[in-house]
Amino acid sequence: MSEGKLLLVEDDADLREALLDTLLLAHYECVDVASAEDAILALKAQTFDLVISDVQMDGIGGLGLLSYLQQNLPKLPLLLMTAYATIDSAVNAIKLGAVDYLAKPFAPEVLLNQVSRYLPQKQNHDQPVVKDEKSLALLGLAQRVAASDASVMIMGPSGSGKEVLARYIHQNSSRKEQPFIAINCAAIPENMLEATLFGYEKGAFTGAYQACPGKFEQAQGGTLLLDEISEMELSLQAKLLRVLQEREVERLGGRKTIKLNVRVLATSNRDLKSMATSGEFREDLYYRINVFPLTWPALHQRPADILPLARHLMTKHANAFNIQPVPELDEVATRRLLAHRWPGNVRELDNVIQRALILNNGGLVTGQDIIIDSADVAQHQDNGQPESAIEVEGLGGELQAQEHVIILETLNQCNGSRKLVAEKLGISARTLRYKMAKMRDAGIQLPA
Ligand SMILES: Nc1ncnc2c1ncn2[C@@H]1O[C@H](COP(=O)(O)OP(=O)(O)OP(=O)(O)O)[C@@H](O)[C@H]1O
Repeated sequence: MSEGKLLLVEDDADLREALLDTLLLAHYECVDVASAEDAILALKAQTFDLVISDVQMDGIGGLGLLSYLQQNLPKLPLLLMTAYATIDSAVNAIKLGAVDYLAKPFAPEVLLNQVSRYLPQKQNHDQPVVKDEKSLALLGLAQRVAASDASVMIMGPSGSGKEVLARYIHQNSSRKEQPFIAINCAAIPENMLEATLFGYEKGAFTGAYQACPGKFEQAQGGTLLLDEISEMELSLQAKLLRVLQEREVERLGGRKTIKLNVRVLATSNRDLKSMATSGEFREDLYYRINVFPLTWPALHQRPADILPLARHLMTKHANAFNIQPVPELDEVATRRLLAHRWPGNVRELDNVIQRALILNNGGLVTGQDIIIDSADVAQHQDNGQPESAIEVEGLGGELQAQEHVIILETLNQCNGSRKLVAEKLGISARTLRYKMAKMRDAGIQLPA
């Protein structure tokens, strides 16, 4: 799920690329431009949740962009990046309306922390849509657990709705007026996770020019979701356990302890219990967070959810694309949705519905609008439909398709052993898992 849409304005191409990688890895949708003038063009064409801009650039520069925003989009937050020597001008810019500044050079975690602080919280999160008896029972249980202050472990395959359930628990708890802060432990590079969680004081490490509160502090009074907790390294797990036991946190490089009043929820799409048994996950931490386990079945195991979810997603995206009236599904389309196994679960269904809306020419959504895998795309083209189907399927383009083929071939050669595949491809097991999850989301069947 995209965490928000950012506009990045930086004239140094190398730095821009590095910043872009950091932001994309953390699940932000990001448009990057090299000047304030290009930023204004982008702002006229698209809507953003936050702008991050260098101060010194040719042309009107970051301060010119600030004055454009003040006049035209006063609610859009602007985060400035500036060389250490020109901090005075950044401080002045804050007086003029910028929300904050980052002193260059800064570490990636500094960027991510600042972004998460100033990105407006999205209000239109999905309420869980459920119809199947299994899901109704799960939701009923979640509602009862929400009323307690217990830690909850939400399990289920990738894309099944774990984050949706976590927000539901928060919304149904006495903490609902307080912040809900989510952190994806798999998306944040290992060396940044600790600072992001616990915060840091000025000077704690190179590039830490300002003190920054961590996610625990940001969630004070509310709920903290540790998404994909299984991806946290053992050494950090030990530190997390201490924070949970003591109910207090110490920022990196700090000496002050900060008392915490935070409810912790966690998600995992891996079997944490067996990871705890095999020593990959700390057993004591497992028991600490697993006070109340909740598990989403895979989507194909709760078939009565498929159509209500499809209609909900259709309405959601039709509204976003300004398509009225919301198209209905015809009988063949309905059958196709019910017959598929949905290895990527609700996220895959979401992608399929978005494609269907793009392909639909008005009126009922037909079986031909339901593009589930690449064979469907070819068929769709043979039928003289618009070429956009290929672009939609292409998503990440040629390069990504090749990467998928290489991963599939290597999985075959290694008889499905993830460990061997990661070694052979020269990537970490964690990166491989991340890539495979993305492939599943795109509807690619992978060996179990
Ligand atoms: N029951 C549901 N009702 C409405 N929308 C849902 C439901 N379940 C999932 N979704 C939608 O499907 C997408 C994936 O859901 P979510 O991010 O909660 O899954 P996840 O299990 O946390 O995924 P991952 O394992 O990749 O972190 C989101 O866009 C979410 O809004």
